Amino acid sequence: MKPVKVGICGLGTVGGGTFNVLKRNAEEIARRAGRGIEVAQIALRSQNPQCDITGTPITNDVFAVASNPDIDVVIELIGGYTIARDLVLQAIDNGKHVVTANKALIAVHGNEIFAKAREKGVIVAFEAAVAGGIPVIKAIREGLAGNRINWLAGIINGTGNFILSEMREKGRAFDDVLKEAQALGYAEADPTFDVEGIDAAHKLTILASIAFGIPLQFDKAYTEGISKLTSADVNYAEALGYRIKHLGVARRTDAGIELRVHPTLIPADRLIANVNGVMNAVMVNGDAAGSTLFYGAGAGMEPTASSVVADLVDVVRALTTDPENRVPHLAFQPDALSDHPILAIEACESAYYLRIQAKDHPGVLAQVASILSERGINIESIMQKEAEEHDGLVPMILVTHRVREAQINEAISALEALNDVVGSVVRLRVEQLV
Ligand SMILES: NC(=O)c1ccc[n+]([C@@H]2O[C@H](COP(=O)([O-])OP(=O)(O)OC[C@H]3O[C@@H](n4cnc5c(N)ncnc54)[C@H](O)[C@@H]3O)[C@@H](O)[C@H]2O)c1
Ligand SMILES: N[C@@H](CCO)C(=O)O
Ligand code: NA
Repeated sequence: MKPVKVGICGLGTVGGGTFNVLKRNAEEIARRAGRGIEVAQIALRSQNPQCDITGTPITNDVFAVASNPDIDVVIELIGGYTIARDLVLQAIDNGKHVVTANKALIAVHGNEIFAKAREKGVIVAFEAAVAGGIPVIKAIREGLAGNRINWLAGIINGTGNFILSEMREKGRAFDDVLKEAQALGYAEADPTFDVEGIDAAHKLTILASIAFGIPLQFDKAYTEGISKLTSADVNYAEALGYRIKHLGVARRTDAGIELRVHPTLIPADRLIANVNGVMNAVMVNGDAAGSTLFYGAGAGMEPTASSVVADLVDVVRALTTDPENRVPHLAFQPDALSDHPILAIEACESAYYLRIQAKDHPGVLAQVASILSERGINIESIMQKEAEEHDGLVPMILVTHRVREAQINEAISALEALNDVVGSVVRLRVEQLV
């Protein structure tokens, strides 16, 4: 049978990795897919020194790939929301299947893209968009299709986890580690997407849609980054038996769906608390399977290419299936999505780590305890340190039981109003993940 012809748009980290994996593993890929896969055209702006593309036709116009009549599948690896959106919509319009690693594009424009793909009977595959080399989309969409999924939580940004790990293990400075992550090809074109949690929120939005059968709603995700984390909190968390990870959490409750990305304390003995460096992990809790954990490289040239190529194989295998009978893009049939609302962060529930800086006066602890107990907030553990030499202030660290965010906000305002409490109270969320 004739090979399936694909066009790669963007020959950077992921595009280069995809080209190399397709070439190196061509024979095995063909044995799996049932047909060979031929890169018939590459759109690029500059050569990738890690790829030998001799003999492959090139262009500098991505739209030439989308309109190339010989091409069956367009692989979008340029990134961004604007040209990428136009490119993907045009490829679909021309009846081409699309594979993309672009989570920003899917999280923000996915509803429009999938509607158009459905109209045209083509596939848009996006495994590489979430957690790099981990086949987590496939695991949730297909492997866990028998479950009612209760929640999922994941370390889903490689750059951020690499920064946190290097800071904790080697005491390295934030900016220094970020530069290394950029050099290794892990970071987004705009690295604030990584450190401020936007990239993780894009991925969480996608995971929540396929887990709960809801439309993509990136604008409703709550996002908090890691750039303001202090080593004091990392160390106190450690002393209390926790690790701080930048976690995305999506949980289904009767009132609605929690969708939030923020630094989170996790008990240090959990597997997910020990996921370090560029590695990612996603825990999914289903009513039948219980908790499952998916682990692997979250970014990088070949791990991400692994997912792009797996999607390509899926597309090739599905070419002969009736479009109505394919695995739906968002795991649930498009006309069976639910309108269960996404909750505002104030309505989300969590346990909290609070760090209070108090004057070294007797009775402060009793005042703090009474503010919390008057509001029905129970204390799980408390740690009071000696007065710090430089300012004479006593750091008081406590972990609460689970409460609604609105309740803790109100308690924090009352704590900050105490005469003996200095500055703002540091607040971090705590998840047990069982
Ligand atoms: N790097 C990773 O580890 C990783 C992992 C998962 C997903 N992604 C996603 O994959 C996509 C690509 O990321 P990357 O890390 O490979 O980025 P990159 O910057 O290394 O590569 C993008 C390439 O596209 C080229 N390009 C951009 N606009 C173009 C245009 N109009 N025409 C032709 N070429 C164009 C650039 O010159 C560059 O070489 C992004 O959506 C990113 O979020 C990256
Ligand atoms: N910048 C992303 C790439 C993988 O999606 C990360 O660091 O996780
Ligand atoms: Na993946």
